[in-house]
Amino acid sequence: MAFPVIKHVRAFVVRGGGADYHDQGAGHWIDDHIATPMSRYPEYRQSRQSFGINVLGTLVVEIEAADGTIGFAVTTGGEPAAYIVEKHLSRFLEGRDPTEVEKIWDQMYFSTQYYGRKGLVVNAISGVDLALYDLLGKLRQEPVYALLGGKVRDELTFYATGARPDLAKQMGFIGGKMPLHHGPAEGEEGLRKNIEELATMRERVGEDFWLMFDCWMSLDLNYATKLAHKAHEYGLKWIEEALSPDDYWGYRDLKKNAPTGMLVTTGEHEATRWGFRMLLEMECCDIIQPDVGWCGGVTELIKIANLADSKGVMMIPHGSSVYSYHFVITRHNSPFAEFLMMAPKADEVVPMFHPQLIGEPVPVNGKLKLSDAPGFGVELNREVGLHRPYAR
Ligand SMILES: C[C@H](O)[C@H](O)[C@@H](O)[C@@H](O)C(=O)O
Ligand SMILES: [Mg+2]
Repeated sequence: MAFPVIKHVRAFVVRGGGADYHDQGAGHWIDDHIATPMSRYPEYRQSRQSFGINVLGTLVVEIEAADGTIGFAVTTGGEPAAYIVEKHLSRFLEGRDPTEVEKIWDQMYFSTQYYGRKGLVVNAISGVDLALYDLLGKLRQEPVYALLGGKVRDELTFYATGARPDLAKQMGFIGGKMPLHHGPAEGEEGLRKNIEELATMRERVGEDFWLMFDCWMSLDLNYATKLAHKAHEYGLKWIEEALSPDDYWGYRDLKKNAPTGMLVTTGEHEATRWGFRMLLEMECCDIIQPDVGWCGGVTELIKIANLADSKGVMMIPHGSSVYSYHFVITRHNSPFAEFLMMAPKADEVVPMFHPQLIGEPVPVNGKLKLSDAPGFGVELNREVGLHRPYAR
């Protein structure tokens, strides 16, 4: 079966929520005194936007085939990622057969290795790779999960990330992941407040509902170990991304010293098979959490997921809407998925990448059955103010 060649690769930027989901208005739970590595500076403690968590904005990648079929994807990256897509990565796609995903990925990665390897460059590569899978699904008239080997279960099951795990329980989610609000710079008082918040939520949700802390890289090993042991009294299921993504040694020790039965998780800011090989071989965590829009895309996540599977480690992607759903439903070592509560008070289910994806599915009663629509099953909302800064 011959496929039409790739004619155009286009990169757009968009502001205001969507794939750069931290780019929200004032008063949103996701920007309310959440502990980060910048919390050591009091002026950057109240708001993550104050230090620039939303500085990039959304990258939209569009790939058009010679027959006019268009695949697209959204991720975090904004203008700098758009520059990399248009000025560097596009040369490995335009004029090429869209089925050559492995060769295209290899050329994108190794041509940028001298300035990439992780972070923004791999976000850009991920966006291109996701758009390519969307295009392939549309050309083959198959959903992406069919390209990945098909479903291993009928529906997805979700935990919710947000400020209100008590409401998440009422909505049917299997657990609630809370942002950690206080880091080491706020001392014992901050630690006490963290535990009080957990105790309050445990009281509201009862004994069996999963509760987790998301620490967003904000802690040191000693604080994380103390937090884990104090939180164990309230049945914390996992402590997430407690340390710097580069501190493999700290994660190794945290996992060794964590209370029996508590899971240590990380990975959303890790990238490529090599980064996750380090996490797995150093036994840094019980669950890896790559973001498919940041770790290298579907082509790389296949390799990462198989590494984890071979070691009996769960791979639960960081919340990335349909882009992770199509992957999770095809993997036995991905038994559930994350749903990020993007309503400002975390009190209702709204599409995670709203308003960018038309037809974006959301969990109902904590569950979701994916449609068999081609590609990732969504269309780009062209009313969101697409800007193409490096048009060629
Ligand atoms: C809630 C966390 O602080 C982050 O905002 C969240 O995006 C990420 O860490 C997650 O795991 O969802
Ligand atoms: Mg996280």
